[in-house]
Amino acid sequence: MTKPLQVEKLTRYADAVRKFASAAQNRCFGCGAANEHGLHLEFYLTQELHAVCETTVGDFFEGPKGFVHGGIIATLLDETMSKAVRAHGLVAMTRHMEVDYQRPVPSSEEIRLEGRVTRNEGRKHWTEALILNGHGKVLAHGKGLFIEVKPAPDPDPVKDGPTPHG
Ligand SMILES: CCCCCCCC/C=C\CCCCCCCC(=O)SCCNC(=O)CCNC(=O)[C@H](O)C(C)(C)COP(=O)(O)OP(=O)(O)OC[C@H]1O[C@@H](n2cnc3c(N)ncnc32)[C@H](O)[C@@H]1OP(=O)(O)O
Repeated sequence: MTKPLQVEKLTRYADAVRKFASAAQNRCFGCGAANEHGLHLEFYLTQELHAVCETTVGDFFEGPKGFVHGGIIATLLDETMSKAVRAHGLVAMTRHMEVDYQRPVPSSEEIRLEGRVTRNEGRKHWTEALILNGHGKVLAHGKGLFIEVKPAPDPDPVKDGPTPHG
């Protein structure tokens, strides 16, 4: 994903995006409502099945003062790529990922996460994700390889009801 998606504020694109369903008992650190220590990321899907999230990371996840810790940045990218895979009805785990930390990611300011699947080969699904600031500048870029661990029980990730995880 060399360029950010052309989806502006999610609220202005209500017809173009669908909210990702998440079970109330989901304890995923990235997206689980039931994890009081988690990031509580809420994802939307574009018509092209790209995963998008607007969020603000609190200062309790800082590394450098005023900026998000690098491990949390990797988590944000991992979770975003995972959601892009899940958007295709696949249940997969991260096998490999790499991160380009291009600019510091501010804490306590809105950022935007975007992810998509770039290539598929059998159980292997290659992905990429971006973290952007409020002006659309790319701050971090991740690439990932996800491996399917079992068939997806539900091909529609936005349908109501429990999802396998995340
Ligand atoms: C089994 C228990 C499962 C329990 C849970 C199931 C429910 C899950 C529900 C929902 C998931 C969504 C949750 C999202 C959360 C956010 C995402 C995360 O943070 S996930 C956590 C971090 N990830 C891990 O902890 C993975 C640990 N790794 C593993 O468990 C295994 O390695 C696994 C299952 C991912 C793959 O193991 P293999 O034994 O099935 O497959 P191999 O042989 O290692 O690799 C598959 C293919 O990939 C190639 N490959 C491996 N590394 C590669 C690389 N760097 N580049 C290119 N190809 C590579 C290999 O050569 C192989 O290719 P060839 O099938 O032979 O064609």
